Amino acid sequence: MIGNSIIKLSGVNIYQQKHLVLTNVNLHIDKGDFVWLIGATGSGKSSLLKVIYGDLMAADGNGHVCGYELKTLSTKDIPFLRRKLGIVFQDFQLLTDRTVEENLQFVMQATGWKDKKLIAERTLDVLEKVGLRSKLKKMPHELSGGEQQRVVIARALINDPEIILADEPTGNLDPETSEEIILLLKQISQSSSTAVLVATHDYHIIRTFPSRIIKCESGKVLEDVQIA
Ligand SMILES: Nc1ncnc2c1ncn2[C@@H]1O[C@H](COP(=O)(O)OP(=O)(O)OP(=O)(O)O)[C@@H](O)[C@H]1O
Repeated sequence: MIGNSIIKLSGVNIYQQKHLVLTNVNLHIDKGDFVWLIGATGSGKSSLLKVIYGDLMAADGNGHVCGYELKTLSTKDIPFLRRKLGIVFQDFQLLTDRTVEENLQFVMQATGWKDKKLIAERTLDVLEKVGLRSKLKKMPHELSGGEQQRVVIARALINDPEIILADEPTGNLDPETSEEIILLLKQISQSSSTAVLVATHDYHIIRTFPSRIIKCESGKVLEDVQIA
């Protein structure tokens, strides 16, 4: 983090293979911000998220993500960058053959946690934050879709991230459960310094929780967009 700035991109171009997906991207996200990311299918939302989590290198321009300068970001930095990010994506679902506790501890072990007492405390701590302390020993299939998504959010919180990136976090949820999940993410951004960036196609939920909107459109990232 540099001051309050968690993400700053200036004049960045984003390619998928040889295809220029987004041109001259300027974006800033500060501590505690809650930002919606919208745009039609294929407009570049995932590509932008990939640049933020180090899965796609930014070409040209400059900036930083969680204290890592894009210009000098190297492959060996990526695991450390990822520890500063909480990722809530459809394709990072829970391990179906492990309990909630084991799912959380799997990530802790993979990110260098060793002390058993601290691991047990942190497990309860993140589950408390998402209101699921009592579900420690449950298997994912014993939880509702909304509860599973809360566990995914708990998992994203383990390493006290500077920003949570959520890609369609309500994609598989009914409207009421979707609102609960977004409310939780809003509360996280308000009660801690964690910023939250949510990609969605759901304009109804954006209207329910008004916040800053950025939009991928015609090869650009438009900042501070209004929706009808
Ligand atoms: N691995 C890849 N190789 C080549 N082109 C790709 C690759 N991934 C995405 N693209 C292209 O880059 C463009 C942007 O795709 P991207 O996945 O970022 O869009 P998106 O806004 O996230 O779409 P969606 O809402 O459907 O997830 C599209 O034209 C897509 O075909």
